[in-house]
Amino acid sequence: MKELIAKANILMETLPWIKRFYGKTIVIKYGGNAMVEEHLKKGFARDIIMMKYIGMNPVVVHGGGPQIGKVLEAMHIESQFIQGMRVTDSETMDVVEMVLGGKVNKEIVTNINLHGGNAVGITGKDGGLLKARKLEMTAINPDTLTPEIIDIGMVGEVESVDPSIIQGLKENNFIPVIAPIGGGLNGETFNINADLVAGKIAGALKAEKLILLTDIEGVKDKQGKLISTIDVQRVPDLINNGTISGGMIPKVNCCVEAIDAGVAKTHIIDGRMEHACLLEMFTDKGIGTAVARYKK
Ligand SMILES: Nc1ncnc2c1ncn2[C@@H]1O[C@H](COP(=O)(O)OP(=O)(O)O)[C@@H](O)[C@H]1O
Ligand SMILES: CC(=O)N[C@@H](CCC(=O)OP(=O)(O)O)C(=O)O
Repeated sequence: MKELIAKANILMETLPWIKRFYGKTIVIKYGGNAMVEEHLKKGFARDIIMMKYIGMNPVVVHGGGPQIGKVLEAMHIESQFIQGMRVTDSETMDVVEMVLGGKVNKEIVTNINLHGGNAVGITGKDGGLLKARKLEMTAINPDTLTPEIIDIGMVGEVESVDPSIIQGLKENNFIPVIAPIGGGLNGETFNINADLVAGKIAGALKAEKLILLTDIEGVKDKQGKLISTIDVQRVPDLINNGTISGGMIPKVNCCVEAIDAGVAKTHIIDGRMEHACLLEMFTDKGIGTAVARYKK
């Protein structure tokens, strides 16, 4: 009997959070590095279904960098990254579209549906969700030490988001699972970093939360200690003083952009932890790093 009451108490602890997030949109970016082990993939699918059944509107945006890398390697095509972006020629673009829009997207959809959810997989091309343009990248020329534009192929940036298709899916109780591929004005296909897509979609939906699942506990300080909250105003300093580097830079920047676009709170959490999403949503302290506007 005592055990049953303890269980009921644990369930009741989640009540304030369920009330708070009822009817709200939560955008979850599911990174390629976070989708490795079978039990984690199942746990993720079940967390998403749980959110849906208790009245939230989860929207999944996924990556798949390592999965693209594996296929390119098997095809003996070399991957090159500049400022965290994969240089994407037309052959690479075909592989990216095939892997992200095909295998990775459908695996997530299958897992969610297998565990009792109702997911629909789309890319940013479907329903005109993401209008993209070629990303103009600048880099310092080491000889002249002046900035110049470099061509990294079919890498895109989001020009605009039309969330109609997401609204339509929500009205019919489907869970959208979105691959980060966008269509250009002239029918081009663009490969877009999944963090950037998640940030833009969260902003366009005015989501309550943007959760970025990654392969580390959260943002760490120079001593390697987890920073549990970051005010958006502190972000430029943390980047300029080298605390935040590499793949974490686009992540925190997209959190800042999402907050500026009206998202209430953003989180960078460890996707290698079982039930990471639920722990973030339904516990007092949450896990990982929250990036938000704390000071006025
Ligand atoms: N201050 C920091 N705190 C945590 N991770 C950091 C920090 N600065 C750089 N990183 C790096 O950023 C990585 C996460 O970015 P990335 O590998 O692109 O993730 P994903 O594949 O999930 O998109 C971490 O594994 C870590 O190596
Ligand atoms: C332009 C660019 O780099 N696109 C990424 C898209 C996938 C992605 O972002 O996957 P993760 O979230 O798993 O890193 C790529 O080609 O790898």
